[in-house]
Amino acid sequence: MHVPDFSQPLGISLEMEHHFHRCSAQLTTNIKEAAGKGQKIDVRKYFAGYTLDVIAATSFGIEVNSQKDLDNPLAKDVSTILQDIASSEGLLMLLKIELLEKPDFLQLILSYEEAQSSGKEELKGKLEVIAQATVFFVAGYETTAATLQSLAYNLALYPDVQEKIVREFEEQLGDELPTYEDVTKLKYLHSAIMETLRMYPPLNSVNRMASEEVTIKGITIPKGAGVMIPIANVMKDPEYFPEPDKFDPERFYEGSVNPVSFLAFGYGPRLCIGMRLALLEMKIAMVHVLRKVKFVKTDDLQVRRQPERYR
Ligand code: HEM
Repeated sequence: MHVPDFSQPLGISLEMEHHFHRCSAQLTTNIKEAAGKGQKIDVRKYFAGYTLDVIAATSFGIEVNSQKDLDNPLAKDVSTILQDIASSEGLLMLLKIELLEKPDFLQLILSYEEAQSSGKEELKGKLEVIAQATVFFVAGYETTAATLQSLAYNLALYPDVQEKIVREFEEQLGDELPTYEDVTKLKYLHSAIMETLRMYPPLNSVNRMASEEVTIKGITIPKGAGVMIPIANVMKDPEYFPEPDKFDPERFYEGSVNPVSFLAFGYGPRLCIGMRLALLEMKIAMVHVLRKVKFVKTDDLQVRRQPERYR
């Protein structure tokens, strides 16, 4: 049985590490400046700008710097981005010209496609690459931004957890910027992120098709039927997670969670391909931000309601 390994080393380059730190430093500056004015801030747009810049740099090899202009339409709304991608010939050209010069995964796929095809086939190949790149973009941008937002929410509600995370930074990192290896030592931060993903998974379900007929607890699923797996419900089931509405990073810290019941990144051969990248991206952001900023609950903070079916 394939069980996800959240600690397996990620093949990460120094350049990638540089992008994480560069984007995290900008994120911290932005949040600090906004909070310094004594105003309440909506952290969402800051995190969205951060994940947009990271995904653009690590997956596409482009420095977007949307965080320097948070009202940039690219950073505002993922649907705006999708519309732009779908309708803009300009972006198509940009992808062709810009990315061919960059040594990233897209360059490799494009080169492969070019070698394989000619004439219309070549164009078809490039369009397929753009489609794949778009999937990466959409899958990696919104999910990670939403999780950072949920984490900030949890930390504001549970100041003791926030303090413990900061203490772990002091003990494990001192004043240094963490390398990838250093980040693996931040076990309590890891647990807080996993617990946040359990409570507020950005995707509520995953889908599969039955490859053969199977009967489970008296229900027969025919071969070829589509099956929706309600991962959010599984992670709220008290059988697997006692007191499921409680934010309790300790349950992951103690390693007592059965990995099969933690499904925020899916499961099996189609497990999220960006899982370890997302975890690293979130951890480096938190090291930068929490060294300078404390998340606190405002008087009018809206308590997040759990969907009815979880009650
Ligand atoms: C907190 C952040 C993220 C969460 C919670 C998340 C969650 C998921 C989930 C639940 C799936 C479906 C898995 C399944 O069907 O078993 C998935 C698939 C996928 N994710 Fe993520 N994801 C995150 C970040 C990312 C990032 C950063 C990237 C890219 C850089 C990414 C790329 C993908 C891709 C390409 C797939 C499709 C994989 C396939 O079908 O084989 N994700 N993700």
